Amino acid sequence: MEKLLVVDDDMGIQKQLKWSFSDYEVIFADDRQSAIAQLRRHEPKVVTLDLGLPPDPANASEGLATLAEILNLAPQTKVIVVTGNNDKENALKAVQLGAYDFYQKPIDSDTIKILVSRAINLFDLEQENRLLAQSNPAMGKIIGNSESIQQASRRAERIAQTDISTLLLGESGTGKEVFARSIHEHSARRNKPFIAINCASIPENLLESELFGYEKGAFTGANKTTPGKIESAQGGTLFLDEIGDMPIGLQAKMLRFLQERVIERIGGRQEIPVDIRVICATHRDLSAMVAEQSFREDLFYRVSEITISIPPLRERGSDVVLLARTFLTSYKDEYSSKVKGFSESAIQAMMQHKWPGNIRELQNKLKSAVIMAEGTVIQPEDLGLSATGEPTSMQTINLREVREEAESRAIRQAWHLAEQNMSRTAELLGITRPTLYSLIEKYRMEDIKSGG
Ligand SMILES: Nc1ncnc2c1ncn2[C@@H]1O[C@H](COP(=O)(O)OP(=O)(O)OP(=O)(O)O)[C@@H](O)[C@H]1O
Repeated sequence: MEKLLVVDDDMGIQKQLKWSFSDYEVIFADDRQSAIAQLRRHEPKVVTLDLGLPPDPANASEGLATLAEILNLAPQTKVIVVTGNNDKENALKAVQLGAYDFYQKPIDSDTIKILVSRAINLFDLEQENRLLAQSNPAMGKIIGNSESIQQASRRAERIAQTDISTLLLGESGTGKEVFARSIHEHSARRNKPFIAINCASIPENLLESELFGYEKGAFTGANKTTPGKIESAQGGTLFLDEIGDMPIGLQAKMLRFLQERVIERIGGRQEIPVDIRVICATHRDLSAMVAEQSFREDLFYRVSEITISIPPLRERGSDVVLLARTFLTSYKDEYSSKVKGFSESAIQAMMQHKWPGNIRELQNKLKSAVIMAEGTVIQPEDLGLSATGEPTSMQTINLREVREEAESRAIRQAWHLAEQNMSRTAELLGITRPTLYSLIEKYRMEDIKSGG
């Protein structure tokens, strides 16, 4: 049975919650001290906490102090703060402090039950993620639990022990280099070099000498014989990133190297045998490039004996949250930040964002959020995202604001239409005069109150 700790000194509310949560083990506490004692004893996943606690029930200070103590002691606990009506300010303060969510009195059993069960789900998910992050996945540093990434990892694991030429396909920032390194580290070549070269980032005229090296005097400026990246990878793995950007002229030379496993340095006459494994990667559609003759067909078949497609982040389900938490842990130490986690709306926003820059974009957004966040909990705005999650009780408040705005607009419109006649205004709005007056009071429509 799930445990729920209710921190509230109101006997009526205790009773109501005991009744609403009949399928939970409900534990009660009526002040800070007993709340902490019960938290230590029962370690509940979720706590509902009334901010107005004794000795100062009219003020939220004791409640906020209790919240801070709970989160200090058990930061993974989901605390739902219960506030008095219209105490949005303290509710937001509590969320800033790290509360999972807030809820305004009077308590509605159905709503609070939904909130608590969602909090438990989130707690379970986070716990599972923590365990997964701690466990050592088969492909080392490849973090991800989604079926698509697991499938790609399994494929990589199977070919790691072979020397088969592998082509990694995936958008920019999806982790192609991470996969290539992982394959190397799981191969018999792991104690030999892993050399990566990005064909797109090196000017065309330099790429050949980077890859194949050159003899002294081969060209102006070649002052000493220099081995290329291919030779430096001897015995190990050569990772050719963005192979689709390799100039067509150089492709013939690459093909020869891949077929015959020998190279010649620029200006050299000696054939140098090389024993290396080659992994290539690209974000381009190589078969389309073959069709339009900007990539050699024979080279394409040579580098793609096996292809592994690395899925974009948006197709990896809740992996984004797992990755975000992992990066958060390392960045908060790196930048000595006090940030502890993500608000639920930040999690929703991350799940819904399309991540065109994939994991690299996630890393960049998180770095800036860790540095810039004002509270201890990262909000969607800290990540530069908009909150577009499912309705939560925070959004119920927004909905209330929208309703209030619409109501005051309708009152004003009717009042103009009725030429400032109050009885007629009430009639147009389908409400009684006293209701109209109380709404005018509520929305502080001073001009209408004073007759225009
Ligand atoms: N599954 C993963 N788990 C943890 N970190 C990852 C994972 N995939 C990628 N990363 C991290 O994301 C960043 C981008 O990864 P990587 O450079 O491998 O992507 P890429 O696809 O090679 O990008 P590009 O095509 O732009 O070169 C790196 O900092 C890498 O450490």
